[in-house]
Amino acid sequence: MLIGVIADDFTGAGDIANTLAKGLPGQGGLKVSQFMGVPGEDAPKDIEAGVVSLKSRSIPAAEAVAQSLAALAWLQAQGCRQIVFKYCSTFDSTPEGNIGPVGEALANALGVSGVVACPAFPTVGRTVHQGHLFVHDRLLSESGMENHPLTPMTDPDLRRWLARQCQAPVGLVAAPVVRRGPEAIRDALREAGDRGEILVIADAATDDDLVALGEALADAPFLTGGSGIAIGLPANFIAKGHAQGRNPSPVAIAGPGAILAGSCSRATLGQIEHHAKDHPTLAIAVGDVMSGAVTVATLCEFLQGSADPAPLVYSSGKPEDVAAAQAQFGREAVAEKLDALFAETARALVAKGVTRLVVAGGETSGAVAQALDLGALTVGPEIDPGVPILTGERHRVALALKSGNFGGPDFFARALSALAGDAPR
Ligand SMILES: Nc1ncnc2c1ncn2[C@@H]1O[C@H](COP(=O)(O)OP(=O)(O)OP(=O)(O)O)[C@@H](O)[C@H]1O
Ligand SMILES: O=C(O)[C@@H](O)C(=O)CO
Repeated sequence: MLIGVIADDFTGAGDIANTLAKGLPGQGGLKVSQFMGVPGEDAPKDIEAGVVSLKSRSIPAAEAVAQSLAALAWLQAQGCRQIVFKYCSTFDSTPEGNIGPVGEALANALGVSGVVACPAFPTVGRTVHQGHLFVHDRLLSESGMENHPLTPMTDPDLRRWLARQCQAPVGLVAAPVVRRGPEAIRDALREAGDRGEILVIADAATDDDLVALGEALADAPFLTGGSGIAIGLPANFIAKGHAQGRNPSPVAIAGPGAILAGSCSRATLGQIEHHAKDHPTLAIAVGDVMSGAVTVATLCEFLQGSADPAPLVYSSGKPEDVAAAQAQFGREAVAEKLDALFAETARALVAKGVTRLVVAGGETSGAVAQALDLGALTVGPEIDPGVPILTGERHRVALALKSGNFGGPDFFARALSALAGDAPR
């Protein structure tokens, strides 16, 4: 294994697995597997990049650190030459963590400083300018992310936000340095490390900036960021002759499908509205879940009782509905109940013969993927930017695990078709 990734949620893990599997146009990528948590056994020897999917974004910082260090130890035991800590392109975290504590703990364990921190993913509109994160033409804190149910992002200044989570000072490599190219970037990171800065925000507004960062980081033992930071990494290993460059194998899994959405992100809300025009959808009221009026049986009955090939159930609500539910029942209690409901529903569906599942939301996908116990996931072709087709090694199931804000308006129906083998767009 050449590259080892520690991802703080399941859809984020799929996102970076997709980037590493794709590589740069014309060069191909790596053979990638996505693991559910830290595996108990060694990975197959032919895997070139391994992505350990944790569910550590919204748990207490000390637990996130412990899980990430365990993932690091396993990846090192697989022979990885480079470690990446993958977090969200919208920098999802709270003033307590977990990007800072995990990033610093991994850097300390690896004995490095001046480590790049770059959430940019320009293909989906996430860019970093003078250390400030934008989502398309809006500052992060005005992008809708300020209403996120678990990690409301109320400050677009990444240095300031990250400094609240870190022990060491946080640095910046701004665009003018990034544009001077790999050598200037390396020098700037070295100088930042000499000043005692462990994590260093890097500006990036285009894929070219990310490729320059990737080239600069060819020999870096550790880097952190969104999936964009990995764009240039396969090319480094291909150039050194450690990998040949390959394209993900096609996937076609027949059988019934279903869509589960627990994400309250703007893109998901739009996708639900779009999907509801042509397909049966069931809205799950949080109060009914908390009281036990809506159960796994309710959802399975709806999903399996439908003749439509793409039925959808969703808990997703607008920010005011989410706030009201959280005020009434408590944020964690709601998330726990909904995660468990989706996880058990997915398990029941697969037991009843469902072979294709589309899931919206990182936490929701994490709960579902863990419940399905699929073993290592093979990373297939991309459906939409950041969302690959995943297939389980233990059961014949194909998954599309969609980050909340990813995917076009027609994502749900298109993703289910892609899992059945219809060529992704
Ligand atoms: N109607 C609702 N009211 C309150 N909380 C909800 C509601 N529906 C879902 N949730 C909770 O909101 C959280 C949504 O997080 P999730 O990570 O699944 O989606 P997301 O944040 O949009 O996705 P991503 O992390 O990939 O951006 C989950 O914990 C879910 O249980
Ligand atoms: O980086 C992103 O935006 C996604 O991969 C993600 O982590 C959202 O959960």
